[in-house]
Amino acid sequence: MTVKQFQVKVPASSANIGPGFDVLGIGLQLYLTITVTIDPSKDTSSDPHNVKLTYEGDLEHKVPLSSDKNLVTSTALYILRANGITSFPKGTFIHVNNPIPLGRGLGSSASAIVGGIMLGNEIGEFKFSKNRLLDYCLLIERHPDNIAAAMLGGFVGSYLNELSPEDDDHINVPLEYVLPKDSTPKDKYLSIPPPQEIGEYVQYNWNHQVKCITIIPNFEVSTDDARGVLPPNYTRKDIVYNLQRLAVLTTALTQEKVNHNLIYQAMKDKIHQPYRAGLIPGLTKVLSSLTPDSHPGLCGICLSGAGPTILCLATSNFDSIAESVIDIFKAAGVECSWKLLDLAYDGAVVEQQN
Ligand SMILES: Nc1ncnc2c1ncn2[C@@H]1O[C@H](COP(=O)(O)OP(=O)(O)O)[C@@H](O)[C@H]1O
Ligand SMILES: N[C@@H](CCOP(=O)(O)O)C(=O)O
Repeated sequence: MTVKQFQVKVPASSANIGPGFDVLGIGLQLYLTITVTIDPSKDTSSDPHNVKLTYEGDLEHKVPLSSDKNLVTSTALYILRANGITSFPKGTFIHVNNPIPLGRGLGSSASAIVGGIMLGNEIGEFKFSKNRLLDYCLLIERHPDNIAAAMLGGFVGSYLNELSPEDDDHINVPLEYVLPKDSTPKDKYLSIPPPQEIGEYVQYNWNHQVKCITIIPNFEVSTDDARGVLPPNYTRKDIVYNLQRLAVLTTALTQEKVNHNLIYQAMKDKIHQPYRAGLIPGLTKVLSSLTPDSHPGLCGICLSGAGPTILCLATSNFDSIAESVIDIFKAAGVECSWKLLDLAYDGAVVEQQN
């Protein structure tokens, strides 16, 4: 019997980049890897869907290893089921290595979902395009910014299409209709493919001198909670403030000569960061204290995704910028680690190993 082996690699991501709430994202060179071995001669029947799953990474004790509860495998089961396959093949061994910290605003859930969808696509041999796979991902994580950056890589802008009322109902079904909590799916949406072309995506250029300093506080903020503190409506003044900056930022980050002050101003936001400050001690001070004048080399500073990680874009002085943010958090009682990361320009990939 043939043993099949492959690996799925998905980058972390930082969403929003200041004013681009639910719109902008960048892939980061920090990779979730899912290593798969299918050996039909081995017994994996103790799992409801034939998977022996192991996990190493941040908060290992919190990550479930049953295939219908784990985010990577339950996502893979969704795309398999939607295409007529109800289980992994007998003898499926999956090892997940995840250096992306959970619940910190570096897109761990998006990477797990993109990885799960790529995994199911490979297991089922569906050969769907990345655009079609994005439709599946968006039934699970419904803001496209991290998902698009993790799948496509680079610096990505996205929007959701206006769908027919029927498709709109489909993409808004409760999440348990897509990822059932037990192994006996009942709802009609559990076993049908998502609508076509839920979103549109564009990859911008990026000036390669601009690097990403990520300062990672040692506590979690769930994205759901951080979305829950946002208001339902905004003033025209605040919306225009963000739109003006968004329009400038997407080009400013591509220009050959880096204009630190322009990027700095264009990364300010009034739509999400001010409301999330209550969840992240020290955030307001961090965002207002560092400037390109006080910290030469700094291009801009913002919350990474829903936080609590801070993203500083910079061309030099990475250590001193990171240390200044760490000191402000420390004064607010928060310990941090930090990483200097480059953009992941290539997005998610499947690598065959035999
Ligand atoms: N590789 C993974 N395997 C299993 N579950 C994961 C994985 N990555 C993320 N998750 C789940 O997603 C949650 C974090 O998602 P979220 O609150 O959106 O934060 P973020 O995406 O910013 O890290 C984790 O607490 C965990 O439940
Ligand atoms: N646009 C979303 C992005 C969430 O990113 P995550 O990395 O925190 O999951 C938001 O700001 O809510």
